[in-house]
Amino acid sequence: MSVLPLDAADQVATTEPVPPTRRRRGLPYFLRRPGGVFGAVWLVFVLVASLTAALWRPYAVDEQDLANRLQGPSSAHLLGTDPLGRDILSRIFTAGALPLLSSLLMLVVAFGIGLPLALIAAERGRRTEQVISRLTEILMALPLIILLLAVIGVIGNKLYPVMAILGVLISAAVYRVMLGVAQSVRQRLYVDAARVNGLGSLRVNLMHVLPSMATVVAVQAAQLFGIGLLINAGLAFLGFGPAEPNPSWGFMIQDASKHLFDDPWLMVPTGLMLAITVVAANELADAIASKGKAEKRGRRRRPLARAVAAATTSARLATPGAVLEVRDLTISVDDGPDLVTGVGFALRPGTVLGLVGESGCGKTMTARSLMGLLPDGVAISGGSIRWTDRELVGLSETQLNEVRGREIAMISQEPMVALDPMFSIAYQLIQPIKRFRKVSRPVARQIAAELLRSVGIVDAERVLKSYPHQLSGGMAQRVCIALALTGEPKLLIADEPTTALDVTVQAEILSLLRSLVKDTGLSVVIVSHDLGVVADLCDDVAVMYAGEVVESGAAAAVLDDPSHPYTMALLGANPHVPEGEPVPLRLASIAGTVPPPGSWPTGCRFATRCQFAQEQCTVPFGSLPAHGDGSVLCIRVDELARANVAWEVDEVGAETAVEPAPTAGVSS
Ligand SMILES: Nc1ncnc2c1ncn2[C@@H]1O[C@H](COP(=O)(O)OP(=O)(O)OP(=O)(O)O)[C@@H](O)[C@H]1O
Repeated sequence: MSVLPLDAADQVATTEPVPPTRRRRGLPYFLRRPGGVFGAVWLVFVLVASLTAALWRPYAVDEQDLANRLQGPSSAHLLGTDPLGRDILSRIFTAGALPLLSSLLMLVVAFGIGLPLALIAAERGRRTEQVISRLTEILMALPLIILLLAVIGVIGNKLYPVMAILGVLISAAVYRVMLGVAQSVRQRLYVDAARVNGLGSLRVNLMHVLPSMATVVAVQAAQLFGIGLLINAGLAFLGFGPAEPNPSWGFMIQDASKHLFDDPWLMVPTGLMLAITVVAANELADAIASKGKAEKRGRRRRPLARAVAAATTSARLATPGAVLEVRDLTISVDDGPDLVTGVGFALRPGTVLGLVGESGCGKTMTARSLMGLLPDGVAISGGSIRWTDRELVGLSETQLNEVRGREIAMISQEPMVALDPMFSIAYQLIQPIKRFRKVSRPVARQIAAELLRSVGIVDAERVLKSYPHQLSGGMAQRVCIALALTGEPKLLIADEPTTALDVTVQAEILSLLRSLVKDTGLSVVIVSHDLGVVADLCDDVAVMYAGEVVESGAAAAVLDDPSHPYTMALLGANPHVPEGEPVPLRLASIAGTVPPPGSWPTGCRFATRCQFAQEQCTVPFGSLPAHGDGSVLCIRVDELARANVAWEVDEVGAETAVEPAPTAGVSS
């Protein structure tokens, strides 16, 4: 028996509610980084100051003071004067509107063309993508500057139309970047779900694909904006900007370059203005690109501190012989409810533990927490995850990276999402093999082929050359398992690894997992809502309901003789009947749904759906009776066991009020 028989009362008693984390609302995430603040403030300042320059500038841009030519900063001229005695401050800010606005125009044109084309190509498939890609390749092959000069030759020094044409040319590059992102986003399950739900193409793109691309769009836009400023200044430097006396940054720099030796200061104000504005755009891009990282660190500080404290106190409680021990694990939304509370289990080497339960019970959150891979805004707020001799809760990202892949690996339920559509299977396997095993590329390729063979892929060489979209679901899942094995992990976390596959392939993948456990001594934590899978594969099982483990123990014992009413109900509702047993005429049902986090009932969370619930089940438990070798989170467990009750097929649990239960022979 390796599932940690935690004292259920202990679980309940030590699970305190987590106070919600205070989160700064309303402030965009990039404004929480100094670079982002600097970039945004500077760009807004220059834009506003330039657009309003006519209202506040101390001198007209063409007002000459020949007696004070080439002066340094003074109270009369804060940034000095140019060779004609004109005020540099007034000219710089008056000149600012053109590069800023024309660069914005360039961006609007570039993204206005590139982004819709990428969305169309990603949606319509290979043929459309190939046509659009070839056209954009032609555009990218054109010599940019020569083309711009030719355009200027035809239409004259009109920087707005010139920058718009530059936007058309750059749209090809925007398309290339956005296509990769759009293709990857379109493969996500929620996009498919939206399409299955009948959402039209435009709405799928606007509501689901574009929001996921927003960060990349913003980063690209901020970087291209800086490039636009430099091209703009370059054209004006070459004399293709506004005609004198209208100021432009490029012409002012060109003018200053003639006086580098007799008045070096002249270069400073305009040069700095251009440099700072370009740096500001790049800083903004960096801040946008770092979305979530700083936020995640900040948000997790408090919960982690508590978690580490809990981990330290639980260090003495290691289960002998276990490689993984989870105790009192609580996972919470940062400014919201707990998703999982007081979860505990242990895993021996070379065994398989199944986490089962209905959808929304917290199985995935529990499994992902083992690798520190919780979604943004969700964090471990209490408890301990001990892996061999190491406490995983509280480790930094760098420390977790030493464990991820090398010691603990993961496969997901959707293999196609786990593989990067942009790279061949060879590339995706060779990179981690080189990193984990420190071998040369040819050796890594050999290992990759061996790994593919070890997961049952016969034509490994062909698969290595393939891209994910060329593989079937079963093949892709085998590749994902091979990918998980690249770091020779000791623990594999498999989150519903067969859900997306058809029945025959499911059986093959399960058999593969079984032989990996047997042959390599791998330990596996498998998430499943399929009791057939659990019975088939698992040594131990932890049944989860509404964020807690309600029953755990050896799989055979729990599945043959369930003690918690929820486990009984799950088994009663299970359509898979073991060979040789009679097929029931009707399956049991469990009325209602799993209560969502934040709405869990007091006392037993299953009480509102339980056929055996009584008044005592709806108040907080004091202590729970110990039950056999396993752990059962039910105050009536002994009573129900003595009465030998079974979940009634026709019984419908009350969803709201708990009536004194008709208990099929159990004394109330
Ligand atoms: N990013 C998130 N932010 C807030 N709540 C979340 C988030 N992800 C999941 N949840 C909630 O956490 C609860 C547990 O989710 P989890 O995915 O672990 O359930 P599960 O048992 O694995 O279900 P399934 O089999 O459907 O994946 C659910 O109520 C879910 O709505």
